[in-house]
Amino acid sequence: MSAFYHRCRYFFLPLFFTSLLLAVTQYSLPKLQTWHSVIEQLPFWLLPVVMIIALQFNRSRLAYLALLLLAYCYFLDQSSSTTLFDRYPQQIFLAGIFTVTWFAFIKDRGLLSAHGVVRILGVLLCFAAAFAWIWGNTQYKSAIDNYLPSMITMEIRTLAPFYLGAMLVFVRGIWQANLVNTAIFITLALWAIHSLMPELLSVSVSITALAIVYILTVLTDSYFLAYRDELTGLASRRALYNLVLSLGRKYSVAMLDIDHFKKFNDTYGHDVGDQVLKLVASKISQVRGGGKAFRYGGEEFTIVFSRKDTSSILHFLEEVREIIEDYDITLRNEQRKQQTKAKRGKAQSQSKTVNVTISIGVSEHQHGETFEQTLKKADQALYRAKKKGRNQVCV
Ligand SMILES: Nc1nc2c(ncn2[C@@H]2O[C@H](COP(=O)(O)OP(=O)(O)OP(=O)(O)O)[C@@H](O)[C@H]2O)c(=O)[nH]1
Repeated sequence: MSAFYHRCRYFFLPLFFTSLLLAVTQYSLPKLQTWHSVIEQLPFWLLPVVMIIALQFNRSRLAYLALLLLAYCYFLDQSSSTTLFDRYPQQIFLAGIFTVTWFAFIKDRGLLSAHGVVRILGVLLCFAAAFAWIWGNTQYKSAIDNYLPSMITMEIRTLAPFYLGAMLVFVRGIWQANLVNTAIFITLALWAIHSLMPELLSVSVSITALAIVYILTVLTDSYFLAYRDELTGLASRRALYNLVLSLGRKYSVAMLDIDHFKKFNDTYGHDVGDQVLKLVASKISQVRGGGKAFRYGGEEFTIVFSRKDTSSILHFLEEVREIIEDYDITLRNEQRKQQTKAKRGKAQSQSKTVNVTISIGVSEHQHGETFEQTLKKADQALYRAKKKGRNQVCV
């Protein structure tokens, strides 16, 4: 999976769908008066569900955010605390920004573990920092005004942590594109919209939307975890056996194995081996002829061609084998990062190009055969390809 495709899938797509969800809700809400009271109550029902699901799947940051949002909704609902929010709107806003930004950079480590105590202290610290920031800016206003250019107004200074936080969380979301980071960025965006432009987005709509985003994030993430191979991004063996359930009588299976990979690992190290596995996997996933690629395990891959006989797919497998054989893999110099620019040119000329090959065994499903039997035949064909000298396709 290319980096751009990865970022679109995990960052821009969820962002787009959340905006769409909000736009549709905001647009249709005035027409659906009866839904108003339901939507107002929804955060109180959805956020506890988010917490349970997030904890079940070890997504404690989302569980914490759901808990904080629930507390926020609860206090908003109490008329006695409304005055608190009215009195300290900037502080509450900044405390939320500090908390969400901090959450973007920590790991999921359980809710009730020792880390839980640190999280609670951290949230309290975020509140203290927000109050301190506003207090400092008000208390030393004239001194700061003298020191900074006049264009940096009090308002800009007050919102500075928000600009910085938004930038950090955005970069984090793009750099390390995954659904949880995107959900955290969406939280920051909605919190800012809700606090700075309350007339644009009501609190119950934004928090309901967030709760839906959290639930979808946790469920989709867990699906990927179960059915995607983390290293290569290919579908996993579990996904292969899921596909088997929907296969008809006619299909072909190919088993692919990188040649002499142990030697490759021993020569260049396991990390380089991992990079090569990723590259080989990306080439295998581009197989034509309707083949669906899976990482079977280790350096073994499987391709399933539904509704195809062996003779019609050999050409496509041969094509994959050739693409991998001809692909020059450049091994970067390990010390490159620490080198000065001048030295890098020299290092570039030292960087090495290597090639790997794969062997492929193919078999076609026969009447009365189980998938495992067809797979075993493909494995035996792979063994023959290895015996015959590797880097070839055997039926
Ligand atoms: N880097 C890396 N290596 C892996 C991974 N999974 C399996 N391997 C290595 O793949 C190698 C497989 O070696 P073998 O099964 O002995 O076969 P081979 O060296 O590829 O030789 P032939 O298959 O006979 O051509 C082992 O050294 C494993 O450690 C992985 O995820 N990353």
